[in-house]
Amino acid sequence: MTLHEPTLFVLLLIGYAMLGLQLVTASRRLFGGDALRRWGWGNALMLAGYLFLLADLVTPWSLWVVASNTLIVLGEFVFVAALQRFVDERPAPRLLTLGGVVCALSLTPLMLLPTPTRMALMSLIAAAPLAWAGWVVWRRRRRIERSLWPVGAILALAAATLLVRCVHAVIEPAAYADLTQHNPVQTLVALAAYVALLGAGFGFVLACTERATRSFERQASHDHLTGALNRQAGGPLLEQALLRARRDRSSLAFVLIDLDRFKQVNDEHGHVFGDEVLRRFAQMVRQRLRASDLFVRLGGEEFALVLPGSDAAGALGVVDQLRADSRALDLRTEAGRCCMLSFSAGIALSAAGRRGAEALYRAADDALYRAKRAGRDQAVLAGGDETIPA
Ligand SMILES: Nc1nc2c(ncn2[C@@H]2O[C@H](COP(=O)(O)OP(=O)(O)OP(=O)(O)O)[C@@H](O)[C@H]2O)c(=O)[nH]1
Repeated sequence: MTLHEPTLFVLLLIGYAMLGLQLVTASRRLFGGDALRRWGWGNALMLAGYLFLLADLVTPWSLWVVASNTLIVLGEFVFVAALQRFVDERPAPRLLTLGGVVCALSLTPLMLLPTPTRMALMSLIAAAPLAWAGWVVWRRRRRIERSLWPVGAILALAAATLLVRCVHAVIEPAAYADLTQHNPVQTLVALAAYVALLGAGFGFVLACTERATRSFERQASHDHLTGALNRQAGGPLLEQALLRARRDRSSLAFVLIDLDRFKQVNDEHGHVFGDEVLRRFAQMVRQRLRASDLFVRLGGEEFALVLPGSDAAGALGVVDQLRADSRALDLRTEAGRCCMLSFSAGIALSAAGRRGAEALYRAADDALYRAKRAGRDQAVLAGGDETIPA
């Protein structure tokens, strides 16, 4: 099979046009639409660049070459900026914008150089943003959507192909004296551009979908105000933790936490401040817990902790720490008024997972009730008379 370069080129143009059109039109309704729109703009710039290249075939003129390569390089930088913004979830670094402008501007003086030297340098410039994209994905590979892995790999591969052309132009300049002549490395670059367009473009769209799915899953299982698990998600996870405790013959502690006199906080400082208190409290709890612990918002100002592998001393220790952390929270209203936060807790234990979820809840609830009755700001251990008073 031989590759017909003009056909490949036309396919490339159609590909950019179709993908760009779909991204720009669909991005309004899609989650991550902002990132997709930016990717779409990168597509549009690349498409314009390739169209100018086509004009150069009809009426050879260095202006077309400069315009097309500038647009292609700018398009690449727009892609990479969109990718980096998506990965880091903040605007791309200034260095990238600066790099884009410098690379695009440096193309014009290259026109004064002989074609092989120009091709070598242009290849280097075009490879730079693609290699950067590969590095951005590699750097965050453990945290990002899996669909981005092939995107990074494909863009890095395209960068490698451009580097091959750079080396080829240096060691075999004659092959670049007349660019209308067949050159297998040029065909390879065109193929790499095509693969990068399709592979990276669709991979990026899939990554947006993956992120949307993750976000919906999180919304379904987490409380939006505090970020804690919600009751629906907490129940099955408690059952699983109990099963594990049964299998490992380990102890599990279940703690019910209820903020003290929270109605007063709302009444005195307003509901918005009350929300802020709940958020800060939840943040503080999360910082203290282990990765295997569960933190659930049962509703209002009531929370539950599931502490696998914790016995009475361990659970009392955690609650004691949390009570100290709550007292240390610097909660101030907009007017600068200080608000002290305390909570009461009821602790129930399941030795070797023998006590089921319902029994645990009832025991912890009863202990919590006793803590409130005893004056609040303390923890009560169910089945014992251990309390941690203020
Ligand atoms: N700001 C805010 N307040 C909430 C939220 N959910 C529940 N509340 C408030 O939490 C308060 C709970 O009040 P109560 O059940 O009387 O309990 P309390 O004032 O904490 O008193 P004790 O539990 O007996 O110490 C109510 O005023 C609810 O309106 C929320 O999401 N945000």
